[in-house]
Order: sequence, then structure tokens, then C-alpha cells
Amino acid sequence: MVTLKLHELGAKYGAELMVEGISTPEIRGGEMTAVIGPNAAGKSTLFKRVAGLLKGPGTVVLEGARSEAREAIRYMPQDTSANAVLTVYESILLAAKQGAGWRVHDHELVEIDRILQALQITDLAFRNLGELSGGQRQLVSIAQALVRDPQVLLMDEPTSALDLYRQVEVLNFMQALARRKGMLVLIALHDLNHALRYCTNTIVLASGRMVAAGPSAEVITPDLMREIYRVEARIESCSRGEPHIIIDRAAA
Ligand SMILES: Nc1ncnc2c1ncn2[C@@H]1O[C@H](COP(=O)(O)OP(=O)(O)OP(=O)(O)O)[C@@H](O)[C@H]1O
Repeated sequence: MVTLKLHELGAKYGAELMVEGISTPEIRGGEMTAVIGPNAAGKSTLFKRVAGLLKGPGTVVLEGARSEAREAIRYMPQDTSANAVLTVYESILLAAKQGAGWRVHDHELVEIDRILQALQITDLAFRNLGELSGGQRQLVSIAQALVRDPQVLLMDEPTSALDLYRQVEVLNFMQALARRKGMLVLIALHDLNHALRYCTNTIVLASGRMVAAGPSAEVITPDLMREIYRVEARIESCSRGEPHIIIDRAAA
């Protein structure tokens, strides 16, 4: 099983340390781990550091992977701005072949079809990226990330532009995929109900520091929401016995 552990990790923009001292418990493959925190907490910065796109102190300890970290870890950025010249299919094919030579094999085309189907975007295959809606572009970004069959996937707010049906579909699909493939999925989220429902564990960032990490239901509490998000909230059991967050007001 693939596992990831961050030890005293920091990330720099130029000389400035934006994220520092992040030491996590072991994060396991086969499940999703939420990374939460307010705007500018450092979620994207941490992901870029883990993916090797930013420099900084500390270490990323990856164990049980089939390949080295550079190949095993894939970052799906929050910004899904697109090169308008390519079709959806071409962009996914390009993502599949990135750094891997240009010969295209039948099984790769089959895999692209499978991913397009799973994300229910087969009908977009030959549309230009530039003419897609924000939500459609986000689904294409997910397809681009999945086509490389990563062992560790860092998804930066992957559902922020999706309608309710797509949010549920994508999160269910990712949860099942993580289980089936043993993939380790770190997912930055603003909807804490999604973290409670889909993510076994949650890591909380604030001002570039880790303030909590552990089972989602233990970490996401009214106290945490008051301190970190500055809202008064309740967590109540619904008629099915599942916890739901109800935001009452901004904290005084
Ligand atoms: N390229 C950059 N150069 C300098 N500072 C940056 C750069 N990108 C981000 N930052 C700063 O790093 C800090 C953390 O930003 P980051 O994007 O990691 O936050 P985030 O938790 O992902 O926020 P959000 O929820 O708003 O997406 C912010 O203060 C931001 O201004």
C-alpha cells in the first residue's frame, strides 16, 4: 500500500516561507484525505510542495509506490484555465503522453474512453477547451489527472465549479477509485460536509501551519469552525444518523 508522510515540510515562494512545519501522521492509499482551511491557509502551496513544484525545507516520505515520487504524485491545480486550441480529447491524450514518448497505444485510447465515460463527458470529446463552461473544464482537468494513473493524487478544490449532481458523482467516483486502485487522494475542500462524508481523515491548515489532523469526524468540530473559519456552527445527526454541519452565523 502506498503511504505518504510529511515531515517538517515547508514551502517557499522565492525566499519567503509561506507554509512551514507541516508534520503529518501516515496518510494511507485507498482512501481520501481532506485538506481544509480558510482562504490563503496554504492548501495549494502545500500541494505544490508535495508535488515537487515548489522548494522548501523538510521531507516528503513516499513509501510503497511503484515509481519515484516525480512520476507517482500528480497535482491537479485549482486553476483550470485552458489552451483553447486543443480539443478535450487531444488535451487528455497530451496529458497521458506527457514525458512518456509519443507512440500512442490502443490501451491508452481505451483508457481515455473509459475515463471520459466515468466522468460523463464523452459528448465533450471533440469540443475545444476554450468553449467549455467552468464546470466542464474542471471535469476535463480531473480526466487529465486520472489518465496518468497516479498513485498519489493531489486534487485542489476539484468540485468548486460543479453543480450538485456532478459534485456527488465526482466525489463518489473518486472515493470508489481510491478504494479499488489503492490510490492515495488528498483533496482540498471548502465544503466541510464533503470532508465529513467522503474523507476518512482531515488535515487542517491555517496561516501556513497545520493545526489539526485525524479522523474527519473528530477533527471537524464547532470549536474548530469558530477558531479557524470564524463561524458559529452546529454538527447534528440527520434522520439517517449522518453528521451534518449547519452554519448559524459569523462568529462575533
Ligand atoms: N505565486 C505566489 N507568489 C507569492 N505568494 C503566493 C503565490 N501563490 C500563493 N501565494 C500566497 O501564499 C499564501 C497561501 O496561498 P494558497 O494559494 O496556498 O492558499 P489556499 O489555502 O490554497 O487558499 P484558497 O482557499 O483561497 O485557494 C497566500 O498568502 C498567497 O497570497
